[in-house]
Amino acid sequence: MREAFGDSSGSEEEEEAITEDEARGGSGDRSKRLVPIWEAVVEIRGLWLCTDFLSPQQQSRLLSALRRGTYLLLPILTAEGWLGEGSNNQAVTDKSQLQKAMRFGNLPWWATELCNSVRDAVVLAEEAAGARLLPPDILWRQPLFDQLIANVYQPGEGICAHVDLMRFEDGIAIVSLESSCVMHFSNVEHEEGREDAEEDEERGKVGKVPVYLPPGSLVLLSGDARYSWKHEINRRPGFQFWEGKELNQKQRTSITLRKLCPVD
Ligand SMILES: O=C(O)CCC(=O)C(=O)O
Ligand SMILES: [Fe+2]
Repeated sequence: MREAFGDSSGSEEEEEAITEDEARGGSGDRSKRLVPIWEAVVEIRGLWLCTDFLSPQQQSRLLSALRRGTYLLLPILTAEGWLGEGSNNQAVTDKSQLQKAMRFGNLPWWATELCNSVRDAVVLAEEAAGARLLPPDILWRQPLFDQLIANVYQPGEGICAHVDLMRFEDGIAIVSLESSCVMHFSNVEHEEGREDAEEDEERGKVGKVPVYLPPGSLVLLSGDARYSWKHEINRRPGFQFWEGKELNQKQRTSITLRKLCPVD
């Protein structure tokens, strides 16, 4: 991950650059690397959370790579496959207004490094715990992801409940940066207030499942989590509670990594 978060201009940031291995307290020997902390969300099959995916230093390097990349590429966004959007969905030329940037196809080098780190974090956990976080056909597909979307949310802004579009394959990763938030999952078959809502309760399709996403965390969705549960982030006042306390809202950036389905 050194290159991913180092400064390509080779300035002082380069000196600060540390390898992913060092950031995790490792010694260069893969077998001795610290295994990231993964949690299964028990109510939802296929939903895994890695709370310590990126160190604070890695997070700030990723943010600057993202900002530098989107800013520099904006004027040639559409030609290059990037899409920049402001709050009114108009193309944006001022980086302070940038809310969303998307890229298809060849990802920038830092995003490729990020994808490799996702795979590494999964492999390390699978080797250490014998758990299966992703089906092998997803984990070992090439490339793991070929589409990236970066979302920047101001306090109060979030994303409505949705299942990601079917044009994307199974196996989606979301990296959280800056402000923490609570993402809620709701079963697609369960609608609150429906007549047979009680039956849903018996089948475990109850209400919303909250998942706390701290900065630097990684969420993986596959199978049920990807197709049978909607996810949403409601950051309006009164909706972001964790352990009884309302979260302090700041700007939040997320990076979603997905793979497009092949076109027939
Ligand atoms: O911002 C997030 O954490 C989620 C983004 C998301 O769900 C999406 O882009 O489909
Ligand atoms: Fe989504």
